[in-house]
Amino acid sequence: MKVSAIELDSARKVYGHGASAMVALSDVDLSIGPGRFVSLIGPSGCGKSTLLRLVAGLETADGGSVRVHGVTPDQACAAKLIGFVPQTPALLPWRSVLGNVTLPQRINTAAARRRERIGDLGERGAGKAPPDMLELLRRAGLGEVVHRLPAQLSGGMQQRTAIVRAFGLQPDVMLMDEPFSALDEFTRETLQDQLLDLWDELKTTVLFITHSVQEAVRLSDTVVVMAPRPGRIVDVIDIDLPRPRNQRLFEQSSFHEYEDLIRDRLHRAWRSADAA
Ligand SMILES: Nc1ncnc2c1ncn2[C@@H]1O[C@H](COP(=O)(O)OP(=O)(O)OP(=O)(O)O)[C@@H](O)[C@H]1O
Repeated sequence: MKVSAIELDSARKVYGHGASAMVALSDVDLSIGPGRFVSLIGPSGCGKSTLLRLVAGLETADGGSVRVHGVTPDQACAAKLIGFVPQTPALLPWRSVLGNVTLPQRINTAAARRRERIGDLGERGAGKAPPDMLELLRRAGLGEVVHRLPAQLSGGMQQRTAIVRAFGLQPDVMLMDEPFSALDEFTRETLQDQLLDLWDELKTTVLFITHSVQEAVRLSDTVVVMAPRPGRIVDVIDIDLPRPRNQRLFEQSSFHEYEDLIRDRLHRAWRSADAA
């Protein structure tokens, strides 16, 4: 049996104690197969970031279990299976674009050994050759700025650099917390194109948080809708649209039908939050 890339079984997270306890996640079950692109969407406070942080090993579940390729998040991090792209790019200000993306690429041998011990990594396998970072930067539209410092880049270019850096490590699981939310619509759509290209080539499993219904439908194989109080999954919707999903997708009625369906489920999630 193939092991899921990400598996949550009755995962529970509570912040605080006693009367002030807040159930951020209540009995969350989620299974994501290797290579899938899955988005989390839902009202503010429904536990999207908490779920991502549990998978990243930045928080520990208070109940249930969380597994990444069959091992704990801590073990997965030690074997460098997990990449993380936050909302705002954390680049080293004194290193060039090229310096920033090549620095973490030197995976140490201990991590490589730990990877090899983790049995089922799908067809991607262990001991992969590192990608050509200059080529990845060029493909992300950064070929002209590889020697610039982060302060000399636009916000979109900085985020692109952070994404190339994260993919350059060839993690098996990429966690992305609203990576495009601070960008204008045009830059956002361009970065979506580039993200889909990288994902398609590197076959990484992606778990992506967004507040944009359009972005979720365009990018995802599956959209997971969450509701708050307590934070939980209320819908799992497979997006059965052909790939590659370029800008022409926006002209298709089936694309807008998915948008309408997810908006409807989100409204229900909001109403259930108001009633709670
Ligand atoms: N460290 C913490 N201590 C206490 N409460 C927390 C902590 N982190 C999150 N929470 C609470 O847990 C709930 C879920 O928060 P979380 O950030 O996961 O939601 P979210 O869906 O990502 O929200 P948003 O869309 O606004 O980013 C919220 O009520 C939040 O206030």
